[in-house]
Amino acid sequence: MSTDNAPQFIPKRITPTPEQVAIQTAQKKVVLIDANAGAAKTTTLALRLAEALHRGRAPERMLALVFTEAARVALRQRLLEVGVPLGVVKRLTVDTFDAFAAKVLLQLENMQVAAMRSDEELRPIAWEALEVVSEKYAHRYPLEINTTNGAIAEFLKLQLRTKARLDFQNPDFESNSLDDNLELLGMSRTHYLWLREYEGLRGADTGDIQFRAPFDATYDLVRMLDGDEPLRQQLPAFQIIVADELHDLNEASFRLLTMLIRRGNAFFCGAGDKDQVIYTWSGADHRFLRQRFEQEFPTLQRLPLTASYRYGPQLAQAVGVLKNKASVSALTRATHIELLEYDHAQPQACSAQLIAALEHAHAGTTAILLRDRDQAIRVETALFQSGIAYGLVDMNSYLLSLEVLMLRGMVAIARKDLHAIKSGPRRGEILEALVAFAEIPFTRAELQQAKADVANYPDLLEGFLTNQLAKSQNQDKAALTLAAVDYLRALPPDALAGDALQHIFGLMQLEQTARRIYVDPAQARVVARSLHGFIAVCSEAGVALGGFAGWLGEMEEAVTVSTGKAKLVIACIDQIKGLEYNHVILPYLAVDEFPRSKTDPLEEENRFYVAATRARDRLTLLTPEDPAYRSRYIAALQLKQKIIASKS
Ligand SMILES: Nc1ncnc2c1ncn2[C@@H]1O[C@H](COP(=O)(O)OP(=O)(O)OP(=O)(O)O)[C@@H](O)[C@H]1O
Repeated sequence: MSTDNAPQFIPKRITPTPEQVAIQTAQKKVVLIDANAGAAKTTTLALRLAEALHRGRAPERMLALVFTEAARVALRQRLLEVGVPLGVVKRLTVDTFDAFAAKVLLQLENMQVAAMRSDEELRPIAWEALEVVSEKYAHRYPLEINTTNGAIAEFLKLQLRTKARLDFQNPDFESNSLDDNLELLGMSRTHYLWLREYEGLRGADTGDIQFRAPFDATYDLVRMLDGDEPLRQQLPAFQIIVADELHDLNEASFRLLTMLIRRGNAFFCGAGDKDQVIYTWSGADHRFLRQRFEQEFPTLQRLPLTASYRYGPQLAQAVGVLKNKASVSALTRATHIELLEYDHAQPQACSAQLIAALEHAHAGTTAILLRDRDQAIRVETALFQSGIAYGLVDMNSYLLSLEVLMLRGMVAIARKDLHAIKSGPRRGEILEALVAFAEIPFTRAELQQAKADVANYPDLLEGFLTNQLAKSQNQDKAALTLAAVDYLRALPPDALAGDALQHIFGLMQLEQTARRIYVDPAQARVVARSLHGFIAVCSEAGVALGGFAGWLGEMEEAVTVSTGKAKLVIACIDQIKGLEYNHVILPYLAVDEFPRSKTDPLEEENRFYVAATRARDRLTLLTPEDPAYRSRYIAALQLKQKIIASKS
């Protein structure tokens, strides 16, 4: 950057504070910002890029790295807001670490590697690796061979964390005894051997990579570059690098970042907030922000952003109390906090209060932020019943969740009315859901063919399912599914759908099925909650089997608002880091809803902090009136009595 320290870029819409200007024009090579939510970190990174652009740097020589898609969207949004033209924003590289690493690998390796995104896709490979472990080592060591989904989920998390932390790259690793290494890694012998075999199957030992799961691109790239100076010279050389959400840094991303900074001798500016760490399972650790940068770049400069520009003093104080830290607002306007209570014993009471809260809605955007997707069922239903349009951020409507599509498919088969679902691709998705829940072991190619067939010829569905089930190796499961179809078929059209679905929930043992098909037990619990919620909504609506498909079809048509344009959105908290809305509504702040059981308490509290700090003008908290059922975060905010009284 130029030695002239006056800012040359004057943004639109805002007047930068002296703190922001200091960062925008900082002369130090490495600048770090550790600041609260809403303190303008992303905006200031955008100002820094804009300043460099204004001083004639080419957009192609600039790189912006983040950890999540939402953070990527937020940074692009802030760039546009401060006045960088869209054409220029498009020429900048704004990527997640992993997507960026995958692009670099594509250049270096010159070949596409299969991407595996879900635990369900990785499960067969984990099984295979464990089988090899058993064959090779069972006669030498006592091993714990456990192939349940819980064990696989734990293994998949462990492998991700071990790789993200680059634990295998410890200098002593090769010379150490196995026992020493186990102690170093803090894992059992079985997990260690399992991980080695799994990485062997992935091709990580030979470099002939067979597939990449989330985060593997970063890991593979860093291993490839570590200790290979000539190869590092092939990294793109950026002059200006910024990185947002630095609290999500882990060892592998940190090393990639430092290599990139060194490669281009770049100016670097990064920002984060230690209280927004919600990905510890991926090795995220705020110590990178706090200590590691200093060790790596001793002359770095830390610059402050002291106050929130998103929310007013009242909310700043409440979240400061929650997180036990200094938290102030620079705004004179208030962010109104309202606490609305509902009767915990009434299933519809929370969503009814939510609709009431929307009646006071004012101009601007509103987000209903959920702890997890099962909470969408009642929210979406209430919005639909009230004729309120909404969009969804990075999630599907609950009507399109696998478990609800499966129930729709079961009813369609029994009533022979799949053709009533007009969209061909949707019919294909229903078939896929049935295949998953009936546990039919299809290959990917077989599934694609079957989906295409049923999309074009809906009447094939019934014959298809019965044929497949007749051939199934798991005859017990097949018999249960067929019994459920028979049961539904025998019911008259005016039978209540809720009662019928409740019965087949038991017949098909859907809760146990969810635990078998979802690798992550937390996911299986969400699916079970979702099924219970959907069946309850069907019961309350009093819908009959004959009208079931039409009822859902109508609702599906209503979810047509494209999310980009929607003024009211529903999103899960994990998907909206970095974003903000005029009005934020947090429903279901109840015991076991938020925090959820079996979660890390600190991470869960951080999640609540992220959610509450998305609000600009108004934050609505929906909580049971009986204090015994309230989420503990309500008390932790130490709201003033007059806010609580505002429910009237
Ligand atoms: N100088 C300013 N004057 C007024 N508003 C500002 C100023 N700088 C930033 N803002 C506004 O403050 C809000 C929060 O900014 P931003 O999203 O950059 O914060 P953040 O620290 O990145 O938040 P988070 O930690 O939640 O990602 C935005 O609406 C932004 O437009």
